[in-house]
Formats: sequence, C-alpha cells, structure tokens
Amino acid sequence: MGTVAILGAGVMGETLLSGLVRSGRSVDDLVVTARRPERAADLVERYGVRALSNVEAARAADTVVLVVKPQDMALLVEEISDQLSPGNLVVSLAAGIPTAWLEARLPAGVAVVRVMPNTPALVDQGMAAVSPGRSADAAHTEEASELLRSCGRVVQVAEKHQDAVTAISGSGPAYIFYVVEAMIEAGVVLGLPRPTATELVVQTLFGAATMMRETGQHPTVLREQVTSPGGTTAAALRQLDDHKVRAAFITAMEAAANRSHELASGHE
Ligand SMILES: NC(=O)C1=CN([C@@H]2O[C@H](COP(=O)(O)OP(=O)(O)OC[C@H]3O[C@@H](n4cnc5c(N)ncnc54)[C@H](OP(=O)(O)O)[C@@H]3O)[C@@H](O)[C@H]2O)C=CC1
Ligand SMILES: O=C(O)[C@@H]1CCC=N1
Repeated sequence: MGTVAILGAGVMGETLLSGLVRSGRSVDDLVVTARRPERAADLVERYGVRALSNVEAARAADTVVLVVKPQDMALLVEEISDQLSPGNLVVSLAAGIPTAWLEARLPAGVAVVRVMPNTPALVDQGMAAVSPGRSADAAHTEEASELLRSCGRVVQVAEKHQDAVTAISGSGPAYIFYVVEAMIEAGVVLGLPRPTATELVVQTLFGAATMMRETGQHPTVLREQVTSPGGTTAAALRQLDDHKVRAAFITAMEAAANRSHELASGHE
C-alpha cells in the first residue's frame, strides 16, 4: 500500500491513524498534516509519526486520505491537486462530498474512494462504508477497505446510499450517546447516585448490543422478551410511543441525510 498520508488529522483522522498503528502499520509509512502546528507536534509526540505540509504529504504519499471538514475540502484539494497523478489513490472520509466532486477537482484518472467511518473505530469497533468513484477499480476499493478494516468492519455500498449511511452509522454513535445521557438523567431523577446510574446504563447498552450480535435475533424479538404483559417495560414503551420517539428518530435521520446531501454544495 506504500505511504499513507492523513490530511487534516482531527478527531476522525487521529482515529484512523491510531487504528493503523494498532494494527501494526509502521509509522515510517504514515504521514499526517494539521492546520495548527501544536496539533501536528502533539501527533508527532504521541505516535512517532511524521508531520508534513499538505503539499509535501501529498507528494510523499501513495494513498492520500482526506479528513478535513466538508467546508474545508475545496481549499485543501486545490492546494494538493498538482501533486497527484493517476498513480495515487485518494480516500475521502468527508460527509456529503461525492466522488464526482473530487474527481472534477483532481487530475484526470486519479482514483477516488468515498468512505463513511464512525468514531467507535477508536476502540476497533468502527463501521465504515466504502464507495468507489469512476476511476477506482476493485484493487483501489480493497485498499481503502483495508485501511478502515484496521479498526472495525467495512461494507461496500452504492454511492447513492452514502447520505443514508452517514445518517445511520456515521452520526449514529452520537444518537446512542444522547440516549445514554437521557437514561442516566432518568436514573438521577429516580434517586440513583450518578456513577451508579452511569454504570447501569453503559453495561445495559453493552449487554443489549452484544445480545443482538451474538443471538442474531431481531431487535423486536429481543424487546418483546423484556416486555412482560402489564409490566414496567410496557408502561415505559407506551410513553415513548405516545411521545412519538420512534417517529422522531426517523425524522432526525432524514434531517442528517439531507444535511449530508447539502454539504456537497458548500452550505455552511
Ligand atoms: N467525527 C466523526 O464522528 C466523523 C467525521 N467524519 C468526517 O471526517 C471529517 C473530519 O471530521 P472531524 O475529524 O470530526 O473534524 P475535526 O475538526 O476534528 O478534524 C478536521 C481537522 O482538519 C484540520 N484542517 C482543516 N483544514 C486543514 C487544512 N487545510 N490542512 C490541514 N488540516 C486542516 C482541522 O484543523 P483545526 O483543528 O485547526 O480546525 C482539524 O484538526 C469531516 O469531513 C467529517 O464529515 C466522518 C465520519 C464520522
Ligand atoms: O456530524 C458530522 O457532520 C460528521 C459526519 C458523520 C459524523 N460526524
């Protein structure tokens, strides 16, 4: 795979960097860039990786991973475009930016793969979806998948589904943390010490997630197993239905997908 440059090593860029290092990738084959010198120095110190300018990194790399915010992408691509040629693979982790948008701003024939990762990659439990652009072949897609497989699972999806993927698994961890926060608050309202409420909720989430993965049973079946007739769970779920929580989740994820779609046209 040669040298991999991670351009814009913030939250997601560092998550990928750490996954590659944990999976045994030599730091000699990795370079990073950052906008702020203190951020670059911090990554150099903690990972032993080289930090370069965007232009130097693009020149040194075989695979260039773009991890700046969608709103910063146009400037970055303009800066590095001259350094790239069809021998390079460009992997974009940005929400909303189509491969065609990048291809139009890069030299003809440069392979582009669009990826939507998520932050649980930090603990090797990431979920990423990859979509090849027009000039990317199966080997390029595999190369991008291998990068993300260093820290979790990878599926390939048609690019038209990437806004939906972004809404579901890209942003997904935030919705789960939001639910966890609400449940912890409920425990506190009910009189539990906050650390106890936190432990109860986090282990319940971990247990429920493990059950879904290990039993392979549909969540509806697992929910029904908890819901005794006339019992406590039924009383709670009725309130969630009365408050249209399921509908709110669907509307929320539609909003996320719409926002992902908007980001390509440079909306602030
Ligand atoms: N966070 C997440 O859960 C996920 C994020 N993504 C995508 O990943 C991308 C990055 O998101 P995230 O990591 O959260 O954001 P961050 O702001 O944490 O990271 C982006 C980094 O890029 C730096 N940067 C901006 N412009 C340049 C530049 N021209 N040259 C070098 N570095 C630059 C920023 O510097 P500075 O610190 O100075 O602003 C920042 O450190 C986004 O496109 C997002 O859509 C995808 C899936 C999940
Ligand atoms: O909120 C965002 O825009 C990014 C993309 C998916 C998760 N975080």
